[in-house]
Amino acid sequence: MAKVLVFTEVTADNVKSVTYEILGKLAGNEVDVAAVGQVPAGAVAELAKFGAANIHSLKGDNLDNYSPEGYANALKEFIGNGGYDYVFAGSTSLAKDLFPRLSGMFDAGMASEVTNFTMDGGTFAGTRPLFAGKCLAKVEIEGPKPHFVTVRPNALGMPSSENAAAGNAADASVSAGEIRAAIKEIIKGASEKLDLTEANIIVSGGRAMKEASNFKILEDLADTIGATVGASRAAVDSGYAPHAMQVGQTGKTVAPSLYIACGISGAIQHLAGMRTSKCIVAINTDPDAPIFTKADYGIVGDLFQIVPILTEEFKKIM
Ligand SMILES: Cc1cc2nc3c(=O)[nH]c(=O)nc-3n(C[C@H](O)[C@H](O)[C@H](O)COP(=O)(O)OP(=O)(O)OC[C@H]3O[C@@H](n4cnc5c(N)ncnc54)[C@H](O)[C@@H]3O)c2cc1C
Repeated sequence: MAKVLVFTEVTADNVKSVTYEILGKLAGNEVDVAAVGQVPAGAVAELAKFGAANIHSLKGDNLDNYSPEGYANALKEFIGNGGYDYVFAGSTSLAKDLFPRLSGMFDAGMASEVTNFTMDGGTFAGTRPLFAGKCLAKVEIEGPKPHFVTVRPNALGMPSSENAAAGNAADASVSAGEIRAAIKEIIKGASEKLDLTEANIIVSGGRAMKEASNFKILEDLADTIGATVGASRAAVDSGYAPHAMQVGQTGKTVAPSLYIACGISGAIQHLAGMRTSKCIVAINTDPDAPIFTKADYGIVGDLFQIVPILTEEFKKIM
């Protein structure tokens, strides 16, 4: 059995859902959860249900907004006092920035963006896609502990059963230390309802969207089915969508339950970012488009006709 800390990020009334995915895989270990800021009361109960023994809200001056140095200093102090073997987090934009810095501070090993892992005998072994998802590497970590691990959101899935633990909630005082570079403001992309990496359903548009205003039909479908809108790099480079919406090798890596690719050819660099989606639906006028080789369901047709029909049909049943 290992002693594990799961770092999470708080939202208005919950914590990042990947936290629950990680807790599910850590059943059988001694697991605490920590967030910078106040963990909402509702989330405390949920975290306890899925195995969190202690839930720590870390508080201190200059920690209201994320800053790489402030968060790293605060967590270093807290983790150092906790005697943890492993520190996990979802591979969110924030953790991708924070965890390498933290593991460097501890001079400890890190496995980033694993899509699965085991904890046999309290020892971590993970799986990580490499070379745009063309192969899977087995990852083990050696050297001084704690070891750091980030997990791709939506890759593990929500735990199928509960594993209740004490769920003691407590505040801990931490220090942000010296902050030389502070983030003044975080502006959410206007079209992003939920960060793409966390979305359960994604509707993406490619070069075939022809212009930015045409993304409205994808947004209508997304609103109907509770999806987030993404884009290919060709759509982003053409100015139809902001880079925050780009899926792929040089964009975001996503693993939703459902990925609907509209007018996207299926280039290897796009597939690299979405091939681990549970169900892929492709709409394309070209029956030989490579995306169909990866799609679970394919519709050969004009997206400008198909997408509005899908929206209308979903409206009838949702
Ligand atoms: C180093 C590097 C990194 C890259 N990173 C990324 C990345 O992160 N993400 C990414 O997406 N790409 C990336 N690319 C670019 C990638 O190689 C492709 O160029 C890009 O994915 C193509 O985007 P697309 O499928 O939208 O456009 P296209 O390849 O032009 O495909 C458009 C598709 O739309 C179909 N179509 C046309 N009209 C309609 C219609 N009316 N209805 C339905 N279908 C229609 C066509 O048949 C075609 O299949 C990268 C490339 C390089 C070299």
